[in-house]
Amino acid sequence: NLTACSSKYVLSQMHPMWQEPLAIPGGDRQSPIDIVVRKSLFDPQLKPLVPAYDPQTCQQIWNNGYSFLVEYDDTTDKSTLKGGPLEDQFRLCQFHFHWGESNAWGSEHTVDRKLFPAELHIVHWNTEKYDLFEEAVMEDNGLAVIGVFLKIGKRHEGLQKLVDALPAVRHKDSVVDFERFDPACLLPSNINDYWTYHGSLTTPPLTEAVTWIVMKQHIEVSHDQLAVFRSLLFTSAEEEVQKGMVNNFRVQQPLRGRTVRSSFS
Ligand SMILES: COc1ccc(C)cc1NC(=O)Nc1ccc2c(c1)[B-](O)(O)OC2
Ligand SMILES: [Zn+2]
Repeated sequence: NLTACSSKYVLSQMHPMWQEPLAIPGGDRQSPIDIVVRKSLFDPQLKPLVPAYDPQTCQQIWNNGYSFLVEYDDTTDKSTLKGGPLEDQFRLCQFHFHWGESNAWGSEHTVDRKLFPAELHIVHWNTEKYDLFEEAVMEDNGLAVIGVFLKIGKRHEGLQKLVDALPAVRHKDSVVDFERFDPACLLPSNINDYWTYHGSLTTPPLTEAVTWIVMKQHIEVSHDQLAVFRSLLFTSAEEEVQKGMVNNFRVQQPLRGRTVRSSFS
């Protein structure tokens, strides 16, 4: 495990993929953050999370130049998330990952400064308050994102179908059909233990629209599976200089007095 100081050193050695804008509108609810476990507040009113995904809504994988997105048909309520800290019903629209060039770092959130090699984000938008994802992205309480940490260990059988499809979306702007993938297979066995707080997108437009739900339990993927993530490119096929898609995470943001609640004591 990297201790706080070495991880700071390690962080200073890394080159996040895009230049941080100087000032963000508002800017007191930015993500990601370090989750300080002993400062999180157990909230007994937090309910169990209820993901209900229909794998038939899975449509495609898209390399958008930041990550690869597995996108779902979000024109109906076939794949939803409710419960947990959420008052409304949210609709699944995509999931993607963030990772490092080495297994020593790559996650966006940290737990007591502990870095993970990668982090999964499962993105949902509030269909009770908004009509389109594009709207919800810009508004308070517009998105609910489940964050899951990845650790290097045994091969993740459910992930392999996705890993096998990645060479087809090596370059930015490439898209490939992808069907019947159930994101629930990427959730840890225990989804009742999580931290939740109000934050933002970690890539532009950095809007403060997100209720984050970060799982306490990680999932395991093999070294070789994560190596395939690193074979993707930030750059499109036409560009002369190809850049490997690694370190596609944002640096930690100040807590600004926010409380992180936990669903477990
Ligand atoms: C250029 O980017 C856009 C252009 C137009 C629209 C409508 C949306 C976006 N961006 C977007 O959705 N980002 C985004 C959405 C959800 C999440 C994240 C980023 B994350 O923080 O990584 O995890 C959860
Ligand atoms: Zn993300």
